[in-house]
Amino acid sequence: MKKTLFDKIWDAHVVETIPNGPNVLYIDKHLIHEVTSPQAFNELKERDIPVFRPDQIVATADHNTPTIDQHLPVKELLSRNQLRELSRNCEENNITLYGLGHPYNGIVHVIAPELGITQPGMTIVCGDSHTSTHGAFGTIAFGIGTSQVAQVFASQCLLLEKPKKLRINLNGKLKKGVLPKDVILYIISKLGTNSGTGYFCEYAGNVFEEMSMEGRMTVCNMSIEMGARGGLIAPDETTFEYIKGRKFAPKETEFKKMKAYWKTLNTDTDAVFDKEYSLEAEDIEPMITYGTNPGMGIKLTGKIPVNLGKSDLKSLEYMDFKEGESLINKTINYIFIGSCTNSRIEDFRIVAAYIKGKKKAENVNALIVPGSQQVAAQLRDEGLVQVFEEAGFTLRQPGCSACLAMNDDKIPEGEYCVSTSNRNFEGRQGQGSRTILASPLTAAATAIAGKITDFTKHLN
Ligand SMILES: CC(C)[C@H](C(=O)O)[C@@H](O)C(=O)O
Ligand code: SF4
Repeated sequence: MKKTLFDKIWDAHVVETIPNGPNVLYIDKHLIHEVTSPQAFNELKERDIPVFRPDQIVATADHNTPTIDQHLPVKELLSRNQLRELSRNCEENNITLYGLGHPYNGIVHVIAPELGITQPGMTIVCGDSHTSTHGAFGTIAFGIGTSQVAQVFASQCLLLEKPKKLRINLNGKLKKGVLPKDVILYIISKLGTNSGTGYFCEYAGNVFEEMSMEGRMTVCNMSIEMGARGGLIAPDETTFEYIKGRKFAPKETEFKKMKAYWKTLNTDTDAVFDKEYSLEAEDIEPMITYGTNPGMGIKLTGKIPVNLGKSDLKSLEYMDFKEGESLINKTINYIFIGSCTNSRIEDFRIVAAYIKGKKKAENVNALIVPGSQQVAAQLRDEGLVQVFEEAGFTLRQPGCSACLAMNDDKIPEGEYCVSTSNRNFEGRQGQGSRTILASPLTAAATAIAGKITDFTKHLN
């Protein structure tokens, strides 16, 4: 039978099949962080079950971490306890932890790829919905709940129903100023936040083939925002080149051997999907959201739709926007460039190229938060720190930061924030805060103008 990329990886990991029931799936890598691991560790302890394969687990501290003075004790009590608990659990169970201040520390979905931990053909899980990011490498990667985290600790396996298969084809040529973030915001705005529910999504077509690994990660990251369990892209030369030479990537002959296998990881011609969509690259423009779910997106120069339903109207009320309104020229006081969606070096290169020689508008607080210590080091090495400082942007230390209000970085009540993160839910960035999702370029242009602006007119 013809197989999809997803089938090939899934089938290679099935340990046991229960007739007419779920599969027992082997998990290659288990990533953990401070928010969703403590209860799972406690459950194991209570039942006196050891962690089965600590070598296949990697831990980092990211959600509760401050982004200033990371060398000092964490001030906030809840966060401090949460981080202490992670350290203790990792120590007791022989799990590698890249804690605060470690040169490999950062957001879980940024560090695993950059360290070469994420590799094609793997199954990767984490108690975190944006685990879908790793699908960019042609892996089956998805978020799990805390009880499943305990299951994986105990057995390195998961009991799972096989999801249905969805493919999104995107072909053509992207317009100038359209970034991978715009691509995924466009897809979600077109297909809706439930279009992927029950499915695992493969992204196919020349647009993804021509995209960098970092761009592919941005796209796969937000698969969950259309309801999909995860998203994945077939590995190719771009993938192999990215992995080669990274800290935990296979070396020399082993790399060659793995590459030969990785090359077989693609969807057979004529393989059948349960659902399929085809979209055109030419239709995509820079995108922004106007509501409180990531599907409420329009092109930057577009107008908020009219005749909206009740829940969308409630959303608009929260955002203090009106039907039919354009967001161009809306004053914005906060910009956040970071999160596991857009905090990698390419994102910051794009921002730096745009703001170089310019100054942020006076009303704007522009926050730049690299996804990892390694990205922070790249910013220094490439002279981008200076560009940000000269433009009046505030550079912080790595972490989830203002993506969600679990640490000190919060957007004040009632304020708009043009954010490169992935969720614009009510209160996501702080109680009463209003999030407008966009690409790093749109965020940078907003910071310079002090308001939402059609920057495409100024691109050369
Ligand atoms: C805290 C964590 C469980 C959560 C997630 O699962 O995604 C967070 O990372 C988020 O982005 O909302
Ligand atoms: S950066 Fe945001 S979306 Fe990503 S893991 Fe952290 S909180 Fe979740």
